[in-house]
Amino acid sequence: MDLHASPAKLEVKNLNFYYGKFHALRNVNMTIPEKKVTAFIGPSGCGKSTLLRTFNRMFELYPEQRAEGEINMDGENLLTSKMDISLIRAKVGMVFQKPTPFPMSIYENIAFGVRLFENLSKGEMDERVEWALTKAALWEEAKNKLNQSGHSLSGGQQQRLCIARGIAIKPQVLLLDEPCSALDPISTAKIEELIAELKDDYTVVIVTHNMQQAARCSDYTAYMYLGELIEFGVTDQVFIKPTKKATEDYITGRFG
Ligand SMILES: Nc1ncnc2c1ncn2[C@@H]1O[C@H](COP(=O)(O)OP(=O)(O)OP(=O)(O)O)[C@@H](O)[C@H]1O
Repeated sequence: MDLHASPAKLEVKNLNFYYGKFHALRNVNMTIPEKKVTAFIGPSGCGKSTLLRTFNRMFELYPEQRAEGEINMDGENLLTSKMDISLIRAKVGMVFQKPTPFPMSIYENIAFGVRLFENLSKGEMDERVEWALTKAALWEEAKNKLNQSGHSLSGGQQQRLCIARGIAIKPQVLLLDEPCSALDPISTAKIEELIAELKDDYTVVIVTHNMQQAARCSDYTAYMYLGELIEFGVTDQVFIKPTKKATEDYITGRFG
């Protein structure tokens, strides 16, 4: 397997990002392969979350933040696209570090987003909710309490609910920003299994601090440092035989 064996889903070209005057991403070029899991690793503050958040223009919520360059998906630059921003975010979904269920029932947490984009009958919506919860490995635990608040679930269950919510609208790309950082090892293992299954249908990009997690659940790994993409390749190669000394120092724990 090599980086070019799979078709590209996102093509990042000459991407620069600024928080006001601070230059947080420096000329990043990379291709995110379709229906694979790509992990971003690197020391705290290197720009992993910033890069992830450019993929669905999450930064636009903050006026002093600005991206330059291209992020092409299906031939269109998402950074300059005239497509409705909520449609971009439906195509490129995101799950955050801390579980963020909406203050509504488990069922509604999922149905709410689907309703924005599709006009389903009650029966179809029931099916969609079951499908998403099953995919997110939460159906068995949630099926008898769909009308209870999303907040009544445990932290790990809440995060799986957020993943179910993310996939229910059938995005093409799913961005996961340290999705397991607030979770215990059992919930983490469930989410890692889930990530492995999700790539049958979705392109997944995950930011993680946990190098074992990157090694376990990604096909490709990008190592970043101080806003630059230092190395990007097949996960096994990046971990076993990195081409750059900086990557080797980081993954062997000599740095970071
Ligand atoms: N809202 C902000 N305003 C100004 N600077 C920011 C902002 N958010 C992040 N930064 C800076 O941008 C750089 C990249 O931050 P980012 O959060 O992308 O790093 P990260 O690799 O995801 O870090 P971590 O692993 O600690 O989450 C850091 O130097 C950070 O201080």
